[in-house]
Amino acid sequence: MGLLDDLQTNILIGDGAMGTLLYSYGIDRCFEELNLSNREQILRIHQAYIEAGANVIQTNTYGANYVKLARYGLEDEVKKINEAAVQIAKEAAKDRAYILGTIGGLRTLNKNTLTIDEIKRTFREQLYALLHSDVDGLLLETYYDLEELTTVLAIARKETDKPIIAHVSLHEVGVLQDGTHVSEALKQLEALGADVVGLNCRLGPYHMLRSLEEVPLPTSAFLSVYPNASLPEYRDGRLVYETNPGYFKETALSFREQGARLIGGCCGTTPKHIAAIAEALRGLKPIVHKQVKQQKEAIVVQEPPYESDPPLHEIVRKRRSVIVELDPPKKLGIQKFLAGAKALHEVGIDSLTLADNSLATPRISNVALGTIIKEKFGIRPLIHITCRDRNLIGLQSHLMGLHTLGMNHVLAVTGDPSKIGDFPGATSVYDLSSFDLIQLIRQFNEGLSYSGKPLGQKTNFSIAAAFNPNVRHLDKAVQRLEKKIQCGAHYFISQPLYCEKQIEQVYEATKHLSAPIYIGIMPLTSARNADFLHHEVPGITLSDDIRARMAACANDPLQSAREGIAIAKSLIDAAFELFNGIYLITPFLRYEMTVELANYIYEKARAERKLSNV
Ligand SMILES: Cc1cc2nc3c(=O)[nH]c(=O)nc-3n(C[C@H](O)[C@H](O)[C@H](O)COP(=O)(O)OP(=O)(O)OC[C@H]3O[C@@H](n4cnc5c(N)ncnc54)[C@H](O)[C@@H]3O)c2cc1C
Ligand code: MET
Ligand SMILES: [Zn+2]
Repeated sequence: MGLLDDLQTNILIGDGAMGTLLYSYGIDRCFEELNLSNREQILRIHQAYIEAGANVIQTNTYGANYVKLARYGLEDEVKKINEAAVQIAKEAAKDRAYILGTIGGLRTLNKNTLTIDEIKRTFREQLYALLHSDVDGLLLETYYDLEELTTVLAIARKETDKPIIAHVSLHEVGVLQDGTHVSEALKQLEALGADVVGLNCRLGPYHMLRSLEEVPLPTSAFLSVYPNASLPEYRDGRLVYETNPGYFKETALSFREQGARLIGGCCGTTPKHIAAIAEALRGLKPIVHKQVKQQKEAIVVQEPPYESDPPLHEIVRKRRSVIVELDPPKKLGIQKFLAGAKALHEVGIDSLTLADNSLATPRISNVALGTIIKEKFGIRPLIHITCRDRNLIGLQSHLMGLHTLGMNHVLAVTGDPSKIGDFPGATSVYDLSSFDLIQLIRQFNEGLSYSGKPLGQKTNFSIAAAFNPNVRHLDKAVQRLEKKIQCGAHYFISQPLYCEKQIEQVYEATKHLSAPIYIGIMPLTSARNADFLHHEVPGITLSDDIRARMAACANDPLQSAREGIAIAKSLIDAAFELFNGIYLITPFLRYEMTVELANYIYEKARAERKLSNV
């Protein structure tokens, strides 16, 4: 009898964890390589699961693919490792258990870590190695990303008639990380030809049961479930799971009631857990009807709080607008910063933009300073948010905090990497790219968290994104802007430009875009400053004329500042012709320079209005 015939009438018991079991023995290396160097160990684990009652075991090949093996320099061993795994599983099974060739998912939270093409290539290689070794079926497991799983499942289905079991891993009860409901995901897998569809990993039995309650019995497939032993705990630097085989006995019965026909275990489970499941289900047949719990009614999401002021992206479409960056200080003490904020506010700028640890160097929190200047002066703060310092939890909490403080203007950037800053050893998180962060904020504006869970209220963020025109191929940078607009960016703020001609080129290359741009202008402060930007900041090129002008006032700080301002004014003249928005960057907290430049722009704007009224 084959696996699928067996499942027609019986509940089958799967095996439990391989990785966490090896880890609990103190092994902390490439688990799949053990198929070659320590086959006895893997054999013993398979045998222990079969003796515990598993009818279906999986090969030790969860991460035996090009991408994961390459981390150990084993990328050329894909075929050998997979073939050895199947041989070990066969030796253990001796026809007492079906053997599934396991292929694990690769994408976690950040889709950008691997393209679909890379996924297809690495999947195919492992798939052929397993099929070639004649497994009884395939287990595609631990897929957080539905796009990845549907892609690889379609490939596998084309290549083999053998049973395919396809498992998603849930982000939280009932939903995948992109917000898709579990029943919708399993329906898609069934439609693509999976013979068994289900869940594994990440959640323990309790949350998996809550998830399965909302899943109807598949019509042309069977249902499977491989829960983790529990939620993990971080103890003495290691992830550990509760040892609770007795509890698994009870939950196995509940899984059967939810319609599962293949029941095993994932991380933290051991042969004892499998023995408990086998004992609980001995002699029991699968259920054939199920009462499905209604999915919760969609919660009514409150509209965002009313805003009397229009957001910057609307302002800059309609009229001249100046925003100014004033960096939070690197040292404690904010007198000078506050004096600058006040002076700039008095000139009438539309917003003060506050960088997020720019150049990867710690500065006073921009939210703290934003709160103070908003309350003290009524300034509209624009908070830069990088993906470098906060993981997906931190970013979402940060956004909720900003919303709560009524700070609705944000600039979503990747962030300069830690290694260029004062703490080069610090981790650069990058759970999200700038594109993902923009999308996340847009989703917040729809009232949904990253996983699609209702936030109870829509946020009202006006989303700025960064534009770096100082690149060799401006067309590529513009393509990034187009993508950022698709992700939800409302407008752009550019890096500083130092050449009138470049401003024109930028205008020509971006005039088709639907989102307005604030053009960056930063006054030079000295010849040294000019040389540094020209020679050391990638992409920034100063014209010979500008460098010569700064060099001419080399050592005189006052004269240099005057010249820096004069140059900035001519750049402003060029930008003013073509763009409504100017973004002034205050160098080294020297706000008197940006105050003067903001005044200059407003005078030009007044003159322009007068002229148009004549
Ligand atoms: C207005 C503004 C404010 C900023 N504020 C901060 C801040 O507060 N804190 C901070 O740490 N950093 C800040 N930065 C720096 C920013 O994080 C990096 O310069 C960033 O790489 C560019 O913006 P982004 O993150 O949106 O880049 P993305 O467009 O997401 O680009 C990310 C990476 O992709 C690559 N890339 C970009 N364009 C191209 C291209 N045309 N071709 C090929 N590859 C490309 C680059 O390697 C780049 O680093 C700011 C930048 C700007 C323009
Ligand atoms: C990370 S999910 C678990 C994968 C595999 N089934 C193992 O137990 O090692
Ligand atoms: Zn797992």
